[in-house]
Amino acid sequence: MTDAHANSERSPVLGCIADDVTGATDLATNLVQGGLQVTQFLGVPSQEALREVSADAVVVALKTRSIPIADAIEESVASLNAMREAGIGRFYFKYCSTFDSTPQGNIGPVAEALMDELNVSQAIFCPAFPANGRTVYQGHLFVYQKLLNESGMENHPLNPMTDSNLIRVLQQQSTRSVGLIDYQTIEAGTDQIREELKRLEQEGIPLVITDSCDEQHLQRLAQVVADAPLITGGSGLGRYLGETYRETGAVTSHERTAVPPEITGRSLVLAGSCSTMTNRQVANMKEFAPAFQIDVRKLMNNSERLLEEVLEWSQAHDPSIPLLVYSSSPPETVQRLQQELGAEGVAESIERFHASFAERMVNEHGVRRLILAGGETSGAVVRQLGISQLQIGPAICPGVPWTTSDSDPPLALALKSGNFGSEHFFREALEMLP
Ligand SMILES: Nc1ncnc2c1ncn2[C@@H]1O[C@H](COP(=O)(O)OP(=O)(O)OP(=O)(O)O)[C@@H](O)[C@H]1O
Ligand SMILES: O=C(O)[C@@H](O)C(=O)CO
Repeated sequence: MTDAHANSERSPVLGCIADDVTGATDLATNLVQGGLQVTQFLGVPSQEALREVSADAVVVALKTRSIPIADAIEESVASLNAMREAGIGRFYFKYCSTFDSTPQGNIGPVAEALMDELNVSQAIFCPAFPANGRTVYQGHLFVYQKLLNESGMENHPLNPMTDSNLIRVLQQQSTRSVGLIDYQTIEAGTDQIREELKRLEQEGIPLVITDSCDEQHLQRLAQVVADAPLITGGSGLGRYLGETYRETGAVTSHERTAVPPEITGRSLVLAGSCSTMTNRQVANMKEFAPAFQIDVRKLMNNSERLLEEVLEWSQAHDPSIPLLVYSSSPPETVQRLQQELGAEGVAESIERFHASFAERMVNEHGVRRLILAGGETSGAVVRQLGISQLQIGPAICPGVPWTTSDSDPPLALALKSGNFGSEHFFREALEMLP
């Protein structure tokens, strides 16, 4: 036990920095499924908060995916340094399994800044998450059977992904050279992966995309990189760090079973993601629950009036019935609204609206169970609710757990990444609660 953790039963061996809040809970649930205890912070934690942590891993959720590069670097490095000061020595930079970014995007610059800070000469980039259909083959990212740029991600409202070649995408964002550990090497085994990483390093290639098509590939990669000072990737790799840490003795604690939050009260689903799957989930929930669609033009015209309208609507329903409020729309509608009203302004105003509505429903109307769809949407809402810490509960589907907030009153929160979950996700999530 280090001095920094004199108050806690166990000191974290891994510090994670996630570029959005749904991504953070995604990584946290994968780490938990791999047998680690995890504490998740929202925003850069204080030393005092870090000293209180009794967990094997800490996950810091930021909202840096789509902000200016300099700000994303500053917050990510601040998170890294806070965790280093608290005695943590290994780090994981978590970004989206669909590598959400633009050519000026933040993944490359943030990863390079973290490498500089930690003085590391090489880092892997492993976005694969096969449990959710994200695989990488010969450097190309697939979403199930489709290439990334034909998967619907080419229509993303903030980070349209128009190139599935990750070597090209990462190279455009980075100053260092990008290489590949290919499928054949991953198939060959851990020794070959280690040798290839060494060879690439000798050739002056510090940024390495890793092919990964299945769980065994991720397990092998985890064995190779578990002790590295810096890993970068989606959440899939996180699933296998626990077993490697236990094999090497880095973690010796007992595993605990994650239990659903025992929180009763009104249930609300807020959907701001416009992903293909969230649109289907919204359509599905409309079949069994009252639903209110946010009219974006009305919102841009007078958000206060719309807020009162939706509050009034929600009050007209029996509090025992879950409600759905959504801005999710198909790509054609999103494009039209963006052209008409300006993409950034629309996105921000909608996020603010979701956040204000959630705050009023929690503070004034008894909502205690909240399901949020979309990373940016969730980030805006949890920030407004002043939540700073989450305990990770059981998984609803791969990458989405129930969590319990540290707020007063505590909330049962499910933060769903846009494309995750089945069509029945909202019903499945609600049915897990007591
Ligand atoms: N009808 C709409 N028109 C235009 N933009 C919208 C609309 N509804 C929501 N948005 C904006 O689109 C963005 C959706 O991003 P968000 O991160 O919430 O979802 P996502 O990217 O699908 O999820 P994830 O990042 O978890 O994969 C938000 O900024 C949101 O405000
Ligand atoms: O990795 C993913 O796909 C998700 O955790 C995510 O980051 C979506 O915002």
